[in-house]
Amino acid sequence: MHLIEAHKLHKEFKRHTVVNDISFEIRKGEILGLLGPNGAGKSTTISMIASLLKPTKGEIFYEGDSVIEKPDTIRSKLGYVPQEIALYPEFTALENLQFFAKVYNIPRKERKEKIHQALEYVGLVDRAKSKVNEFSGGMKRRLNIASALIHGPDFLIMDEPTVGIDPQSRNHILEMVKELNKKGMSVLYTTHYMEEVEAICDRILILDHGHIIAEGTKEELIQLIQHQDHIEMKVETRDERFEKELMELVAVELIEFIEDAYMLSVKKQADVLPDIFRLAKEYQVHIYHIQVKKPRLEDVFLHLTGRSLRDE
Ligand SMILES: Nc1ncnc2c1ncn2[C@@H]1O[C@H](COP(=O)(O)OP(=O)(O)OP(=O)(O)O)[C@@H](O)[C@H]1O
Repeated sequence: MHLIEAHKLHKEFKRHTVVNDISFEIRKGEILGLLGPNGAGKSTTISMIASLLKPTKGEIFYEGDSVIEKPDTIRSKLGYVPQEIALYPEFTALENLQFFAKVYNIPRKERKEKIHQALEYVGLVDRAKSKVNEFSGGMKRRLNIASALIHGPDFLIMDEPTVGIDPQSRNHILEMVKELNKKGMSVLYTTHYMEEVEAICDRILILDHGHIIAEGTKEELIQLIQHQDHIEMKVETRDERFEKELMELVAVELIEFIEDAYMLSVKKQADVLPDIFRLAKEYQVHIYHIQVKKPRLEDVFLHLTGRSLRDE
């Protein structure tokens, strides 16, 4: 039996399908990454798992118990970190956690220790007495996570916990998730940052338009595109005619333009570089850096959907 088993989970809002008959499991002790662009259905899926939203159809089991019929079973074991910050800005970090400790009915004599432990996890012990409205966005996010850990959950769901925060807080959160996982916490981690799932997740589900379009370990997913090479080509200016001609080349399967570079997926070991340079000369596109890259998860998403995650 897995920690979570979701069978044909389906959610419609006013007849608009947002999650479309998806089935998956979350295994005990793993960090499962739920990856997808904005609007893919990630928040809706995790809200159903957390028993905050009823599916239109389908079933979810937590350790064998129906989450729909017995929501309390999962609620007492779950730490849920929503996207929005849910804290009292006029209170100190400590006062906020004292409030959550009461909400979770943590016995008075255990509160001090549990609060200290949660602050330690998120690296805010020395800011316990500061008011939340003096915190940076990243520190607020970390305190938000602390409030979800205070009752000692076995299973943590995090909804895009690193959106819009500084790199230091981001690293802290990623390290913390790994640390909690080592101590036995199962984690469902949603994000649209490919680098994050690559860094911390044991397995990955890729969600797009309410469908699971791929599932597996990072290595298994990369296997899906082993028949391709990936070329990154930095140019001074983007040129539509050049792009069109590149797409016409037999060996070229996909082209994306990200920031200042073309990312090309080409048939493995195709001798495509001479054609690229010929076209660049013809259209006077200045290529100042070109590199053949190892396939990454980003390329898997591109291969499966024809789009980049970042474009959404
Ligand atoms: N309560 C609601 N009523 C109507 N439509 C909704 C509701 N909640 C979500 N949606 C729609 O469902 C789709 C999926 O939303 P969801 O928030 O699950 O996606 P997401 O993958 O979490 O995206 P994001 O990264 O932007 O949070 C979106 O088109 C959204 O507008």
